[in-house]
Amino acid sequence: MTLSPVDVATTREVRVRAPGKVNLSLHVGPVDADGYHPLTTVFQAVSVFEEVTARTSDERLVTVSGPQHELVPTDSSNLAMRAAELLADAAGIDEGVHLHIDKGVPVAGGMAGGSADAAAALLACDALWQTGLSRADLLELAARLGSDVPFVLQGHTAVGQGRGDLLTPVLGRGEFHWAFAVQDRGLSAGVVYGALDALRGGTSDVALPPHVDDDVPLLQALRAGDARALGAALHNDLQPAALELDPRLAEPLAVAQDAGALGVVVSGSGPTVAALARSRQHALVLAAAFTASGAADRVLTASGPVPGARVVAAD
Ligand SMILES: C[C@](O)(CO)[C@H](O)COP(=O)(O)OP(=O)(O)OC[C@H]1O[C@@H](n2ccc(N)nc2=O)[C@H](O)[C@@H]1O
Ligand SMILES: Nc1ncnc2c1ncn2[C@@H]1O[C@H](COP(=O)(O)OP(=O)(O)OP(=O)(O)O)[C@@H](O)[C@H]1O
Repeated sequence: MTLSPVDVATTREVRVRAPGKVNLSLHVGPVDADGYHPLTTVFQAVSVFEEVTARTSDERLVTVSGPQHELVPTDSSNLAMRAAELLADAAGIDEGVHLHIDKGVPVAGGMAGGSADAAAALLACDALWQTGLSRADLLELAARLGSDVPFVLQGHTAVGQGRGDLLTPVLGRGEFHWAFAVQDRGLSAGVVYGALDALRGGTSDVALPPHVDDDVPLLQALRAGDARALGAALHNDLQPAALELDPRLAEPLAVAQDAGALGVVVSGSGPTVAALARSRQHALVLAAAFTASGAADRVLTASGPVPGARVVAAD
């Protein structure tokens, strides 16, 4: 939805929807002096959504609803509020705002839920305050909020380099169907990267991540819309570290394989496990297998790619 300037001038409430993501491949290089790792990753945005509503208000406050809402901070550490404050500073805005987050993406699940809130809040407040900032400005602010935030702003399928924030769109066709095994317990991305460093026993032997053009089977699978080839090409360097921290993740990985998933991988830093299905129907079969085995606290099905953060309503 595109808002005309006239609409925006009188707007008091903007609702934005932003997707979660799965990393189809994630190659991690050696830790740098800032504690970050150079990445080559291919992201796909999937149809599991956060909705953030920004309303004009005298104060700045956050409220949260939806699954696991009690795990989300409502103080100034909330990523959506940090996004609103960063945008206000950048645009010289001195306004209050009430951000309401309706969660659909697992919290601390490796699917970029907090990042989606940050991206959605950036877009919603930008429309509410009519900042006049460019899309490039918003992407730059997004990267300052977190490595995954630029991708969930952009959506679709993209290569991420640098910290994951330097994006190049990937041309592809077709729709892919997923089942996700969600856990009540979360994993912190920083802790999982630290566990990978420990498993590697120091950084001297760790190679830089490969150039994305070397990920030929994955890129060919996306270009052809070939789910079977994509399943065989799924890869995550963080998976052994996530498994070391949470050995019970071996169960959903095995359950998905037994139930005929085309491929199965820990999503980002975990603990969500992503299983690629043959069809929408088969995604429901994989989700049922997760539930029946007791290997997931909750299941989700979704398809991808989907667009990034979008305004869905404005009053
Ligand atoms: C695991 C992924 O989700 C894969 O897309 C991301 O790399 C994590 O993205 P994120 O949660 O947005 O991460 P940030 O908020 O930027 O960083 C959290 C922590 O993860 C680690 N981190 C993150 C990105 C990166 N390229 N190298 C890192 O080592 C750092 O310890 C950092 O302090
Ligand atoms: N709006 C928010 N939604 C969710 N978590 C938030 C939010 N703001 C701050 N947090 C904090 O950030 C932590 C990470 O949550 P998040 O859902 O972003 O993890 P994630 O999906 O694993 O992220 P990623 O995949 O980007 O690593 C949570 O434990 C929570 O304390």
